Parts: sequence; C-alpha cells; structure tokens
Amino acid sequence: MAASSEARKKSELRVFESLDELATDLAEYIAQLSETSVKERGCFTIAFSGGSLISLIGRKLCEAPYNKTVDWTKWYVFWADERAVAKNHGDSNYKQTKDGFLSKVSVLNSHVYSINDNVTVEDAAGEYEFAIRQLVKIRIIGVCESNDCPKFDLILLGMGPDGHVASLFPHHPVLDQKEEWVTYITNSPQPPPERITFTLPVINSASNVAVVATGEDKAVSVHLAIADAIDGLDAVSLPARMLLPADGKLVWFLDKPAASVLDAGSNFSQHAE
Ligand SMILES: O=C(O)[C@H](O)[C@@H](O)[C@H](O)[C@H](O)COP(=O)(O)O
Repeated sequence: MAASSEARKKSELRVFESLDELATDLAEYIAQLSETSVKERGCFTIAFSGGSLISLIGRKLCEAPYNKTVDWTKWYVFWADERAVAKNHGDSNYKQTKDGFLSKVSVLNSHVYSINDNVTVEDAAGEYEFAIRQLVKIRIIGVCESNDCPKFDLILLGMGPDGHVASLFPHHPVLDQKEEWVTYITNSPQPPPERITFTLPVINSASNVAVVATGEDKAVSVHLAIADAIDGLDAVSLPARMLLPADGKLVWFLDKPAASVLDAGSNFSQHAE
C-alpha cells in the first residue's frame, strides 16, 4: 500500500454538530497536547495560521479550566504562515492571533516568534528559518530524525475553499520546495500577494497537525483532501491532500456542512460527535 494512503488512514476525522462543540473539543485537544509535550519535553511548540480557527480557539481555550490548567509559560508560539502586512493591520495573522487568543492567556512575550514585517518577504522568511534553526539546536523545537526538519508539537491550519493550507496554494511551485523550511511567495492568488509560509516538509514533520475547516464552501476540498482514491486531476495539486505527517498525527476538525460531501464509509478513523 502506498505510504500516502497509509498516512491518510492513520489520520482522524472529527465532525461536530455546532461550532461551539468544535471549539470545545479543539480546546481540549490543544490542552492535552500541551500537557503531554510539557511532561515529555518541558515545553510546547505551537504554530498558528489565520482565518476562523483563531476565533474558534479564542472561544474556549482562554476560559476555565484551561486558563488555570494549561502551563502557558512553557508555550513557544510560531506562525505557519503570515501575510506581508504590518503587524497592526487587520489581515495580519499575528494580530488576529494576538487579539483573539494570545492577549487573553499568559504566554510569555519572549516566547512569541512573530514574523518580521519590516523587511522583504524573502528576508523575513530567511530570518524566520534562522530563528527556528537556533531553537532546534537547543531542542526547544524538536527535530524529525528522518529529515532533520523541525518537529513542532502542533501546527494548526485552516483550509481555504480551494484547498490551500498555510500559504501553500494549489498548483503553486512552492509545493515542490523541499530544501527550505520557511519560504515566501509574491503571487498569492488571494490578497495580499506576498506571504511567508512553512513548507510542506516542515508541516509534515510535525508531531501533530490539525486542520480546522468549517462551512459548506469547504466540502468539496475536504472530500478531495481526505478520500482514499480520487479520480481526476484536481486532487493532484491540492495542498490539503499533501498533508501527510511522516511520524505525526493529522486530525481534521469539521462541522457538518464541511463534511457533507465525504463518503459515509470514508477510510478515516472517525470520531463523530
Ligand atoms: O491567509 C489566508 O488567505 C487565509 O487566512 C487562509 O489561509 C485561511 O486560513 C483559510 O482561508 C481558512 O479560513 P477560514 O477558516 O476563515 O475559512
């Protein structure tokens, strides 16, 4: 059996009746991963991206019991992608995460690794990769033994209706980037055109990857990303289908509309609510 098919089968699908239930389970999932990582490694490295996932996290993870039980001082925060806008711009993933979540919990400012908004995207990507390399050297960020890539404890992703994840868009040459950990694009099909993004090898080296996709406009891409066998070409360059953690675990958090095109007998290990 192909490795990709194996990896897909190991992934887990969680489908929820409401966004509130999804947010509740997502908060518990993140809190548990944090507890495990802090116990095993003494810290928890988490990378965010933009979109509605931040407001879903902000709904429950900042509240009781997590505001007291999560060891926020052991968190190290990163971004899987960032738009080339100022940090105080409404489109900044940093600002969205800060306003919607980080400002409500006690993560240390010195553990928040935002992407530089004062230099070119090329330089910002290079700087970010350098910072990550330093943290891998001192094992704040783990290392994936098979490819020496950073092994984040958790990478959180949204997914666009076109199946993009982070700033990895369908058919974009950046999908073939195997050498760099952090790269940039200047021609995003969605504004703003310039973005910085983790590459697929980094995402697929994480211990845990979670994709949060809600709404009917995601249903076809969710199906194309998850289904075991796909006819036709569209899925070939669908970034969400390229999420195949080598040693890690992939979990999809979906609401019913986003899961509406999935086959009832989908090969995934299901965790229906
Ligand atoms: O950078 C972007 O263009 C978007 O932020 C994007 O990457 C987002 O994560 C997805 O489109 C899902 O967003 P929603 O969950 O809000 O639909």
